[in-house]
Amino acid sequence: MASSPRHFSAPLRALLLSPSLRKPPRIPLRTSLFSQPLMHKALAFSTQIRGVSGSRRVSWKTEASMSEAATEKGKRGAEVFDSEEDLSVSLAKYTADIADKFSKEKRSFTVVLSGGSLIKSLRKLAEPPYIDSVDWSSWHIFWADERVVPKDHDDSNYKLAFDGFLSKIPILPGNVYSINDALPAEGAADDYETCLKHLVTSGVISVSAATGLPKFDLMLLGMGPDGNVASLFPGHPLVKEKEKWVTFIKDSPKPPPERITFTFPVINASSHIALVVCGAGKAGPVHAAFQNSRNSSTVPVQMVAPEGELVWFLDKDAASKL
Ligand SMILES: O=C(O)[C@H](O)[C@@H](O)[C@H](O)[C@H](O)COP(=O)(O)O
Repeated sequence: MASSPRHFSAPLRALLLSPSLRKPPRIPLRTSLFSQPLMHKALAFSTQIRGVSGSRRVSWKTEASMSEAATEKGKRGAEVFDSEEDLSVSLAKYTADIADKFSKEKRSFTVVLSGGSLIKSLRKLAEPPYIDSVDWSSWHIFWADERVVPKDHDDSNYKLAFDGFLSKIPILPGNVYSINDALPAEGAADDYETCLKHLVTSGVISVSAATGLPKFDLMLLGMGPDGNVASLFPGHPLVKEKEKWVTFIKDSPKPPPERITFTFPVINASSHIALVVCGAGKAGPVHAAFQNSRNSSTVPVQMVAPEGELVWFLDKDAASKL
């Protein structure tokens, strides 16, 4: 069941029809999907509207305009869902499809998790059909950031992922790469980076031909209401870190204060990034990320520009200012 554009919310319709989209936007929106004549003429792109189990899903695939070198690299896309439930169904399929691609290509699939609400949105992967169809033996699991606490602590992203996801799938324990929780923040970051370098040398983790950095197959990132991704927070010097693969923070504005985190060069070397964002409280930075401007108020999420594909998974509340 396809709905027509008139059914879009006003802000989203405004986004679809806004003249600024004729200029190459920060995340350019040009599609190769079936065209809506009006939209096609007005916006040089079309959209695909699919009804998904009673909810409206708007998805448009994009090709980077290659015009703004600073931010445009691979493909860009956004999907807006009426509910987190619908989002979780789509995210599971997206993840399983990418995993299948890489498992077949290289017999390994490297996936990076975030903490926070992302893990809940992955729940459908641990259910049929995926629990039975995914080649879990090829999966290698990492964290984009981790709190420097014991792995059994309630603040641990490892514990969050284990309780909510890893304990429900037949993952090989040796393919789950958590931090050494006996080390302090700086040591844990260095140790995790050393682990990644060994896995690059052994061929488990691919390498970006452009940068020589680790090129993870899929990074599943959340975003905080301040626009943080991983443990890279607005105004913090770490967002500018260019040399390290993994660094540490001891003054995180989001508790707990001590964390390790991937840096943007590693995040942006990814083959695929899914940015999973739900809730009206995050609509501001989502709106900022879809703007052209990159000025001093840039929030971390605006710096996510992978070599490969970036797809936003948004519920309608998070997309409400678009
Ligand atoms: O360790 C962390 O805190 C997370 O990795 C962090 O990057 C999180 O993904 C965002 O802050 C969004 O968190 P919520 O989804 O819970 O809002």
